[in-house]
Amino acid sequence: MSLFGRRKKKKLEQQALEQQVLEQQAAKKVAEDKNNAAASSAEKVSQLNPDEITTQDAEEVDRYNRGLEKSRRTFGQKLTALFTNFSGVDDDFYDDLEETLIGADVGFETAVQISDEVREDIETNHVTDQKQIANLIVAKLVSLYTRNGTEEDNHLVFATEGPSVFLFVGVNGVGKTTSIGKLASRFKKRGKKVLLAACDTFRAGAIEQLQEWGKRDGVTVVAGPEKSDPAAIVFDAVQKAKKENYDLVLVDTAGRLQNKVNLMKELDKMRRVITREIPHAPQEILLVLDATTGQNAMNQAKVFQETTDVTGIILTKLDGTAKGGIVLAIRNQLHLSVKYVGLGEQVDDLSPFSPKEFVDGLFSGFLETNK
Ligand SMILES: Nc1nc2c(ncn2[C@@H]2O[C@H](COP(=O)(O)OP(=O)(O)OP(=O)(O)O)[C@@H](O)[C@H]2O)c(=O)[nH]1
Repeated sequence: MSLFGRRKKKKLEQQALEQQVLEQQAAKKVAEDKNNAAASSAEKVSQLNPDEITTQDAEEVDRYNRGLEKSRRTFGQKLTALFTNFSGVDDDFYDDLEETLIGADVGFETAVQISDEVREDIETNHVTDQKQIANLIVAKLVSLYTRNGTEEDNHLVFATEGPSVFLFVGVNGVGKTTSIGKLASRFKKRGKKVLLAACDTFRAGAIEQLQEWGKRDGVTVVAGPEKSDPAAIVFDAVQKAKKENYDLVLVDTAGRLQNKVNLMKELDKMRRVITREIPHAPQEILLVLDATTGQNAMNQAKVFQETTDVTGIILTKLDGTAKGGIVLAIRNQLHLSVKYVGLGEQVDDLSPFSPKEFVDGLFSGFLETNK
């Protein structure tokens, strides 16, 4: 067996183990989700009118398209290159397909899965035509979003009554504070009364950074001294939100990934405080990931999933990377929805994620050349 073959076998065994753990977690989550769904109908938790979030004006669509340009172009080029010297489907072709997908940051696991499925379809249906094969690959990638007949639901969940609380988690530098600032501005513009809670008391300067955003957006920030207990600050924030009829509390947290136990304890304590004050909150625990870090972001996500019940992803800095394939890896390996994408450093550069538009867009150039 070749070195690549042995490496692949080892990775596949490892992957099978990881898959087992993920499936157990997914089954647990399904059971929990069922309980939560039953509880939430009684609790009257609902989604905000989705139109309010997903309606994009022309400017926003334009920004979205520009922000994703790098990913689209590169993905298309890589797939086109795969077919440049196409001489038929053999083992080398499938190895190249896997390498191409891994290079686009789709992730090893997803790349092998796609390649295996493409191989099965080609062999079963005796497909030899290059264009048909190209279309088959794209169809497989697109189908990652519609597996099991479930359309991705990427809407944020809001309480129908009283304040909604969103907790933002993620390691330092991924764009947590910036995303909170951008979302605060977005929801304020839509008439929501927004409160920010500066619970990253760990990193020097984090509180000031959030206060800067507060000033810029014209929204109030609840803060305490550096190194103080984040749970005490979140308590003050939810109390204030209830008393003063805020619609939304956005909570910044510290992301000390290197100390998982402390991180878990801290997030747990904050959650308990929030839920004690507002029984069905937090409605969202949003993990912020930096798209430019590719597979590193996937590893961070796995740790955060083990640490807390993440409800969705905000994927930042998509404008700065050609590694948009990570969106597919997140969906396929983590079973989480990307809810918003960061497309630049300006206040308006954060858009609701539209999976269909994104996935279609990724491959439009490639399909054009393979018509
Ligand atoms: N190009 C681009 N830059 C972004 C985006 N989101 C955030 N940034 C930049 O990324 C840098 C880090 O963002 P922060 O918001 O400070 O990151 P953070 O996760 O809050 O970091 P800590 O406060 O250290 O936890 C800043 O320079 C932001 O302007 C994005 O979508 N696109």
